[in-house]
Amino acid sequence: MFERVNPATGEKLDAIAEMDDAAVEATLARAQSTFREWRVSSLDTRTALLGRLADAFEADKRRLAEIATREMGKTLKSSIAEVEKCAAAFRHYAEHGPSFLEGEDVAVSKGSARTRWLPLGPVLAVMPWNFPYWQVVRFMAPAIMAGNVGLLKHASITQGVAAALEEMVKKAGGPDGLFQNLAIKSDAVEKVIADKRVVAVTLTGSEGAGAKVAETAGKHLKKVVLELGGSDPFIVMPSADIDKAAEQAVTARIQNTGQSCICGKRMIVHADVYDAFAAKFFEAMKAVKAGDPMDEESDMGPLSSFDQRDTVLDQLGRMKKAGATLEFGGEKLDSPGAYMSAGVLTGVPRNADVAREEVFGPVAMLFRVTDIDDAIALANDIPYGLGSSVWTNDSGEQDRFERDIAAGMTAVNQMLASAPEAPFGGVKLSGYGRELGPWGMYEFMNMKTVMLPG
Ligand SMILES: O=CCCC(=O)O
Repeated sequence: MFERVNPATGEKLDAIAEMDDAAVEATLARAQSTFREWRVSSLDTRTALLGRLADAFEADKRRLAEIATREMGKTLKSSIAEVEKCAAAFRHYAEHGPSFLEGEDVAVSKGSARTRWLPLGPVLAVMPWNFPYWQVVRFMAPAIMAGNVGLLKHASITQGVAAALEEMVKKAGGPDGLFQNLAIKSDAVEKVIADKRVVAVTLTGSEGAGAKVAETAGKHLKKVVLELGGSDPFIVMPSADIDKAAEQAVTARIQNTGQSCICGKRMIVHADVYDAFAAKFFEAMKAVKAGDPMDEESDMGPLSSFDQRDTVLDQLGRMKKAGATLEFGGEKLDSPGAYMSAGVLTGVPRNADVAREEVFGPVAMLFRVTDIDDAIALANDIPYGLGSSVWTNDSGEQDRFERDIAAGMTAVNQMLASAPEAPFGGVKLSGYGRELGPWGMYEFMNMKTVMLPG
């Protein structure tokens, strides 16, 4: 059984049954037989289904959002925004999918040639709890458009969302087997990856889970896309709008109770504006209201689980032991839920191992740097390379950051946020491959070369 607990109250939710071997086998068989039909479905059939999915997500957003909020504690308003973003992704692929799938002519010395995009087959998606709809839909929407079929292994704590996703595809008229939830635990994933009917894997999650999945997929020579962790820098230079930077730094850090792979986690501030930034940032972080996620007034809900809160508290303890100062916050709240307050750490020794870890909770590290070289060196001094946000009105500095920050994404004078149209992914231990836009769709397609006589 999947035992689930509402992190806002500590109450047990209904347990959900894990699939047995026979149910997994039936799911894989259905995926294979549906793929035979879906791969030759017309583009109109695919775009019409994506349009209906967008409508269905919009129409049902409140119910869907409540399921997520109950299971993993994010505020209801952010769950609703997440469901709306899913609808936007379905619409993006419905609108642009056909043009993404157009082949290209290729100049060759003899005859002529062109490319043709073809689907690959059933793809397994191993997905996390932090954006339990969005992380799945950004795989699902391009997969449907491509002519692939999807199998979902969702996080243990978001099995209600997993079931709702499968139900929504069926309700929108998707064929049986087009998108199926595999209600299995992590120890059953290896066998699914090894199965000949599964052609590829996409994973969003921790470095450890990514390494395990990549190892198994590698053994069976299957394509993998990995979107792993990050400890994104949020860099503020003297020419920046400091008020705006400080305000956005708070949102960047506390969104989703600090549990986003692209949260701004390390605030790296030039010495000339450090004091001004710190004053505004501290004040706004102290004002962050952690509370009932169903309450419109709450800025953030609890952490996703008591274990997750323990992990963050342990990291804070190790930071302090290494010499950092917890200026305020970062404490358990007096509540039966898994709440903690927003906080800021200063004086984190740059060379401490814990300074290079990803903190998946609402506590920022604040660093002072002397110049742009120092800022870039510190930004890059982590094993991850997912996102980054840089605040400067100097075009030369903007160019340096774009070129020299070792990350998959750099946002200029704004906090980083994903968009259905733009490629999403990282370098270094943040993974490989890209999601979203045409690039995300091509990851799981066969770009066939067609050679023709002159
Ligand atoms: O946890 C990853 C962030 C997902 C997103 O914002 O698209």
